[in-house]
Amino acid sequence: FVPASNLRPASYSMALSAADGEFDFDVAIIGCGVGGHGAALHSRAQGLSTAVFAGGDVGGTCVNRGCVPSKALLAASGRVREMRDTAHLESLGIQIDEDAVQYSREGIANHAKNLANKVKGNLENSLVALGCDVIEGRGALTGNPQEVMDQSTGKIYKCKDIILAPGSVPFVPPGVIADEKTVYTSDGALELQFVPEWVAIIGSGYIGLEFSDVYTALGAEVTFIEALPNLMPTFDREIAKQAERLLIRDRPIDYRTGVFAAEVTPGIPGEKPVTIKMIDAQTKEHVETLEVDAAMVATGRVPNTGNMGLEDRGIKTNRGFVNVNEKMQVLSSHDEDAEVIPNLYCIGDANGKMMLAHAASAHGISAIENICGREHVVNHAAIPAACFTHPEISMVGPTEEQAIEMAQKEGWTLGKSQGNFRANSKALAEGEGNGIAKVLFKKETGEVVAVHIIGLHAADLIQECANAVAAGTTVQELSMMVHTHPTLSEVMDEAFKGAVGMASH
Ligand SMILES: Cc1cc2nc3c(=O)[nH]c(=O)nc-3n(C[C@H](O)[C@H](O)[C@H](O)COP(=O)(O)OP(=O)(O)OC[C@H]3O[C@@H](n4cnc5c(N)ncnc54)[C@H](O)[C@@H]3O)c2cc1C
Ligand SMILES: NC(=O)c1ccc[n+]([C@@H]2O[C@H](COP(=O)([O-])OP(=O)(O)OC[C@H]3O[C@@H](n4cnc5c(N)ncnc54)[C@H](O)[C@@H]3O)[C@@H](O)[C@H]2O)c1
Repeated sequence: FVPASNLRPASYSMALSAADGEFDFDVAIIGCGVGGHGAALHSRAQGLSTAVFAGGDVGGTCVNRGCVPSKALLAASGRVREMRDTAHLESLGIQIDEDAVQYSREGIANHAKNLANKVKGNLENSLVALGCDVIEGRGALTGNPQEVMDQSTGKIYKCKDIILAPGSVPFVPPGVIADEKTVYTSDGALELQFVPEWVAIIGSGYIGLEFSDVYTALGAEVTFIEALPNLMPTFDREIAKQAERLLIRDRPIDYRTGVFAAEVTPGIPGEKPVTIKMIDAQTKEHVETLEVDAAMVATGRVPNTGNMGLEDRGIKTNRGFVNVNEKMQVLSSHDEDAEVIPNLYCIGDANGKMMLAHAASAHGISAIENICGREHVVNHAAIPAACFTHPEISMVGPTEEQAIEMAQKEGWTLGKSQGNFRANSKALAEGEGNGIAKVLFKKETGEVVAVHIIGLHAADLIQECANAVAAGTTVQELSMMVHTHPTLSEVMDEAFKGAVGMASH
């Protein structure tokens, strides 16, 4: 352990640091999800004395109710799907009796719970090992600058810089009663209290799609209810169409689009069904009432910024989102004349820039860089995302539809090239030849604008592309880089070479 004062960067204002006793901490972070944790680790690495107000929830959404347990459910249920796919196994020369593959619901639920607890423990240990002060209570701003109050004790701490990292919570639309038993958000779904025979999933975004993968693998039937005219409305259209073919059509899934779930009433398992009244998204007229065993509400998330003193500091939010500038500094409102609130930053889901775990963590590191006086801006255009279905979907940059608009507005020509899993030896060896990877680039410069992939391990394949976007690597350069044979990365090699008119082997 190195004393904070020995590590502080030269650019950090020593005159006003906690080392002089003027402040209790150099940096206080409110919220200990992945955003707060990332900020805390980087803060300590810079030698800043650091406190994290954890509100009794170290790890936050990602670790306890998000990425980590959901990926555990996807891993276990994916294995069940794979082992029950006798036709696929037979094509590899393996015989298995489908009925021999059984799972224990509790076993899978425990796998998710145990993993979340383990990762949470690791996070806690890393904070302590690095000399962070973890304060159990919830933190709130007071009316005075550079102050945080521990809401459980009322104690006020003077802190040179404050980072808000309170994250988000599930959005439950009006008219929907979520009892977290038969009508549940992802918070309840991750506990896998039962596997319903028929579950309606309201919303076909990331959460809805990942859970449809889990449920159908475990034997449930799914009905999607989506307010917009298409399923997976935020995805690239071509990829969404492929996803419909690979993840929806061949599975026991049906769907309604262009309808709102306007009234959802919980049931009693085995006794009373859940009822879902749907209205047309345009006319608002009642179109259908469904009776199902369970309903999952996956209709987005809202910032968790209530009851933390924002109003006392004169901060106006927009539906709870805190406005920040590129340096993650809090702005007083979303209006044009909004002013920077000094020494106050907001990172992660709560600022609404990008609701992803790695984005939250990147925000945290960036905020600390700026606190240290090294100007830093996160390049959101280079942050990848992935949906961990089987097969996976991944992306970096805008959809093709958005890229076409950008090209028209900014005056460049959009190039497009595609790699295919069906032409890839590794994918074929696995019997997983479905999927495509498309690269969108600027024809004039060869710069990569976006990449969208659906196919085996797409979530891993996107990283090379995200790095290319971040570094401004051109398709000409990428086409000359050597990819390992035989690997899935050659799907990207094919797309990069295709972009410059080269054939891949
Ligand atoms: C089911 C699901 C699956 C997901 N899967 C992925 C995935 O695979 N990949 C991915 O990148 N993202 C995924 N996400 C999104 C990811 O979880 C979030 O983007 C990420 O957790 C945001 O981090 P954060 O630190 O901003 O907020 P959070 O993780 O929400 O953490 C905020 C923390 O602050 C605490 N808090 C709030 N107010 C206070 C206060 N006043 N004082 C003290 N503490 C407070 C909260 O209790 C919480 O612990 C998933 C989300 C869900 C729901
Ligand atoms: N793998 C990942 O990275 C991952 C996984 C899960 C969640 N997340 C993050 O969590 C956030 C929340 O995910 P999500 O899937 O809940 O949100 P989302 O915004 O991706 O999708 C919500 C969907 O619900 C629909 N909808 C909203 N209200 C409706 C209603 N009343 N009736 C019918 N449909 C309705 C919307 O049109 C939209 O398609 C996302 O921003 C995502 O970034 C990421």
